[in-house]
Amino acid sequence: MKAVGWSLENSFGALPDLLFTPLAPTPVTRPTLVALNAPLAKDLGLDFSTLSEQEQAELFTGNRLPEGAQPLAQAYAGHQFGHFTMLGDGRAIVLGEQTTPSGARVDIQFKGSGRTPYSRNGDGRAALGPMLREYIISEAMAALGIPTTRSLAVAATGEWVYRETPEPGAILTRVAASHLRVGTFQYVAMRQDLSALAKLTQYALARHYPERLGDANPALSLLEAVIERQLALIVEWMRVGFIHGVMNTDNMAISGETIDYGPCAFMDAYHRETVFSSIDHAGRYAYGNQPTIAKWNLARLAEALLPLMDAEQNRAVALAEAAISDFVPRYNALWLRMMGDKFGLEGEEEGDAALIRELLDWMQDEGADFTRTFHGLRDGLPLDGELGQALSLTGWRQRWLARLQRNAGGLAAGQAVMARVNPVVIPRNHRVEEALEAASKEGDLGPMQALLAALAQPYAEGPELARYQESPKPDERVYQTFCGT
Ligand SMILES: Nc1ncnc2c1ncn2[C@@H]1O[C@H](COP(=O)(O)OP(=O)(O)OP(=O)(O)O)[C@@H](O)[C@H]1O
Ligand SMILES: [Mg+2]
Repeated sequence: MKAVGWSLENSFGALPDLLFTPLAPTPVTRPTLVALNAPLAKDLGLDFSTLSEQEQAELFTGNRLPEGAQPLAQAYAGHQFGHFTMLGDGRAIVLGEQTTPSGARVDIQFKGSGRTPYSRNGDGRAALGPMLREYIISEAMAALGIPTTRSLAVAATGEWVYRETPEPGAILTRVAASHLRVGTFQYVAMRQDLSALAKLTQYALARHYPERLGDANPALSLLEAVIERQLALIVEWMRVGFIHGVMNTDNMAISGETIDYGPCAFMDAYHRETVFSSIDHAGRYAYGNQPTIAKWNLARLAEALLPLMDAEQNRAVALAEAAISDFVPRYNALWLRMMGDKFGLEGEEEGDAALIRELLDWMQDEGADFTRTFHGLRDGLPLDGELGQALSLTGWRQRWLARLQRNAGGLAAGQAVMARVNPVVIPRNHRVEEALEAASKEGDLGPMQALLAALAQPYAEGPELARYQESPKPDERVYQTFCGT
């Protein structure tokens, strides 16, 4: 294949054998390219313009592997809705790691590329709609400035996959800091291979936390590092109203990136108990539960690492508990700072938390749109419109304005920080579904391209964005999202 700039290596393949199975993607019958992320390709040091469209389609379905690829499927385990299972890439293949021009090492992975030894009863394939969904939402998350895996391309396979109805098959090319999951550690711990666990720990530190490599207790240090990244990540999800939907331990990345955009969604009306996923009947992964679940998942990581932390189990448990015990107060402090920014509050005052909670409670009672309300606060100062009138009734508006005046930089400083952290455009479900419907049912990619363009600058204002800012009308409302796996 003509030079496109691949520099693939596979350091993961040097890890102990139990962690993977070398395996090539299953060829597909009639590949076509559906989406290619040119700016991301550039950031990766890749240029596909030397390839014909057919060659690109062959490349992004795995019919022709890029030079240097050493494909493999990774093994992992996971607690799915609280139940432990041995899993692994049942429909994914890592091709290798690309070193970017800025020196970062990232995995290049196909999702939907055929059966593997970890497929269990699955067909190893993915449908076009869900892969485009992952493309749209992961790219929106990146533009929002939130750590995430990225989407380089989606290619259709020309084959049908059978879900509730036959759907066109597709493969997503995903780019990730790595595909190490909490579940990867659980898998090795379950296999009781201490030497492999130690090697995996060193590998994770080298790849994601090199500054900690010399630490006296590597397993404890890794746990602390992952806790810190996950705290930061969950607070970011809460900032934009993102609901992951399947926070199983196999869907929590050691790198701190958001991974696996299954039935995820952005909340329209603010409500802490919001759930979209069709399979989350008990609301385990509801918006407001995400920090609690993150802590639960991290406790599973801690358990997996225990045998490395100290040969004496009681001492190991004490170390792990100490690392995780202040998760809630740390989260609360980060959440308060994040919310302070959303409300434009400089510094911290005693009454801030109450002021913030009062408005959130009001939003929940009123069914107010999360993104639009903050956008309204941000742009409506001194809030003399409709929103301001409603908030004047409770006296909230007056108290908030008085608090903003106490900012060192006054109202203007508050407004500046609010403009930085309160998005104007998010990938609203009804717009995402509309774009997916056009793409996968009618082959019309126009609505998706327009949506992607709006999502690329989520903090910018502009009259052309109005249709992406609107809350769904009653008949447009999406109540459930499906994995479509
Ligand atoms: N169609 C399928 N065929 C085989 N295995 C599947 C299929 N769909 C999902 N799986 C496997 O089931 C497990 C749970 O699926 P889940 O939806 O969390 O992951 P995923 O979306 O396939 O992948 P990832 O977490 O890498 O984004 C994973 O091990 C996944 O590989
Ligand atoms: Mg998954």
